[in-house]
Amino acid sequence: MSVLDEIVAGARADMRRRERETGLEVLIHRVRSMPPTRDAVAALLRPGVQVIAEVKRRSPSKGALADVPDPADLAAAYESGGAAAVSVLTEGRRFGGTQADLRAVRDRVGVPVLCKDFLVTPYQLWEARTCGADLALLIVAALSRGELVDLIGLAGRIGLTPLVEVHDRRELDLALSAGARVIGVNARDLRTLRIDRSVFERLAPHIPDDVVKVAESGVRGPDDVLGHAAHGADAVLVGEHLVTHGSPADAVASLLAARPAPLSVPRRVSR
Ligand SMILES: O=C(O)c1ccccc1NCC(=O)[C@H](O)[C@H](O)COP(=O)(O)O
Repeated sequence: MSVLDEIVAGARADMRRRERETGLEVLIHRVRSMPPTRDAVAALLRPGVQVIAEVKRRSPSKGALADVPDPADLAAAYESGGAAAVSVLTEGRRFGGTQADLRAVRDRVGVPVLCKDFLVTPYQLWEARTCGADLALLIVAALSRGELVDLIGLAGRIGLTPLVEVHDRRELDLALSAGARVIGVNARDLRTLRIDRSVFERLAPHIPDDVVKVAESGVRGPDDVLGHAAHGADAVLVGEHLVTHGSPADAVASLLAARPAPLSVPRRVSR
């Protein structure tokens, strides 16, 4: 079993426990009375490379990263540094996150919020929506093609923007053919946990212009942002570098300060 398989199995078991406590119909009912989601595509397509800043306590590859007593405080610091969106790792077993983290962050910040979890069922997408997510992660390596198509469709119907994560050309082609409009290219191979930042530059030329391109993982400073910008990234998703920096607001600001001057041609991507 790969690391990804183990994490997904744990996420499914945790979901089944929550599902026994709160049925799907309860979640659907809650969503009906919720305000609309924030426009994540517009936020990520602001001129210049944007930063999606992650709330991340620990990880399978690095173990403990940071004590995050108040995820909303951290998210507010990210927002004040200029983050276009905040990612919240809600998986508990390996990342130390909770759905309460996501709710707290969504209540505090004005930017869109990503539910970063191992979402493989419709129930989890409804949950993400009830917790206040605007974006939801779908990892191609964890899904069959049919599941991916269904989850992208459901996400759209309930107002979530799916961030569809790929690591190689086969996964990218699958994501595009399934209708993904926001693609995250993960430098981390989720089976070996190895980081290869060059994956983005290899895959980016195969991503159409009307699809949002996010470079995920392994960004350790301004030079990596510059590198991804040169290959057409609309945004970078950064966790470890920001949570281990003494000043998260300054860390986001310095990534943004490194960006080249933005192109003046506006991009149009449907949500
Ligand atoms: O971070 C890990 O070790 C990891 C292992 C297995 C599955 C997912 C994992 N991370 C989730 C993420 O995608 C990252 O938290 C995110 O892209 C930020 O990465 P980084 O900036 O390298 O912390």
